[in-house]
Amino acid sequence: MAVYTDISETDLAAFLRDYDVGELLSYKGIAEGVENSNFLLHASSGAYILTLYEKRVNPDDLPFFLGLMQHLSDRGISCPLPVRRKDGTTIGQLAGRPAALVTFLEGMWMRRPTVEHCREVGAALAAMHLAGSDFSLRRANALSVSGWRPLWERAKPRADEVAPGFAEETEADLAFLEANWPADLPVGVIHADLFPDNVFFLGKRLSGLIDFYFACTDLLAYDVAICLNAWCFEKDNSFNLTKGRALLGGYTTVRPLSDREAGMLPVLARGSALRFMLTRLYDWLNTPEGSLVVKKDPLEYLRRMRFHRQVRSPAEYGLEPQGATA
Ligand SMILES: Nc1ncnc2c1ncn2[C@@H]1O[C@H](COP(=O)(O)OP(=O)(O)OP(=O)(O)O)[C@@H](O)[C@H]1O
Ligand SMILES: N[C@@H](CCO)C(=O)O
Repeated sequence: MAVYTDISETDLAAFLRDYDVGELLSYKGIAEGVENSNFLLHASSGAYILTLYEKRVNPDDLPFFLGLMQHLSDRGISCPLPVRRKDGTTIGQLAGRPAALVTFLEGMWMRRPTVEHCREVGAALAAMHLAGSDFSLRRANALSVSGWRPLWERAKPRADEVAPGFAEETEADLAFLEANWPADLPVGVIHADLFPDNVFFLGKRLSGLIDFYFACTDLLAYDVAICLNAWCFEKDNSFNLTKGRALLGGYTTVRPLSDREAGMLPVLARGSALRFMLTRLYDWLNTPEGSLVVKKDPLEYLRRMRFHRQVRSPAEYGLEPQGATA
């Protein structure tokens, strides 16, 4: 589920009076997603998504997230566009929560992405990186290397409940990543959670990117590594080289990776697998039984970490020679 906060029609109608969207025709909660409460809303001017930001979103970050969607949209990236209120602002209050209205994006996410979908997402990620290059706001990534150990310390005492040896194995990866994480790669706006459920398609064509609520300023190649993890592994946890080649091919056609970025892909991919393993592990151990939220499996990402540990060159992810520069 993702309706943590219920709203009454009266409160919603009052909230909408601050917008020029016309008359409210219908609204309903959206079950998907885990972070915020989302509603699909039809007004006489069109369809919108209403999001009520729940406790994991810091209200101080909202200008970054909403400003970024506006910025990217202005530069031709298909993503939700925040709707301005009559006073020109984009953030309101509803049912005691910060709330925003964004435009509805047509399409659906791919449960079983194909090689073509991987190519499209690679190209769209690169286009987003280029379009974000002149975005003026910055937001540090709380879930990059310096944020992993505090999260790990909270989960570690119970990690072996999930799988024997989990704690020892992760400890070694974390120590390796802390010692080898690059600091000298190109930085910019990254999506940081571009999983299949955050990318919409109409047929084979990508129709838009959603869910910018982990977006931040970090290494661009780290975003590529996140996508390799999220798009190019099969259900049996094997890496699909053809998908890797397509995703990286799609990306580098739009934004070539430097030799240094390419060379660091195994470390970045290992770090990205650790990052999602850690948040999943934390949620696995702390989400109450009987909660309606679907818990994601941390072991999927432990297995990806094992794969990345033995990768020696970016060619093993499918990166073709690009004639890149350092
Ligand atoms: N602009 C949009 N247009 C169409 N549908 C949308 C839009 N924004 C969100 N949705 C729908 O709402 C669902 C949840 O949105 P979103 O992924 O942003 O939620 P979330 O709670 O932040 O979830 P999570 O972080 O777990 O992915 C999406 O799967 C999609 O079905
Ligand atoms: N995409 C994340 C969850 C939401 O951010 C995961 O699969 O662990």
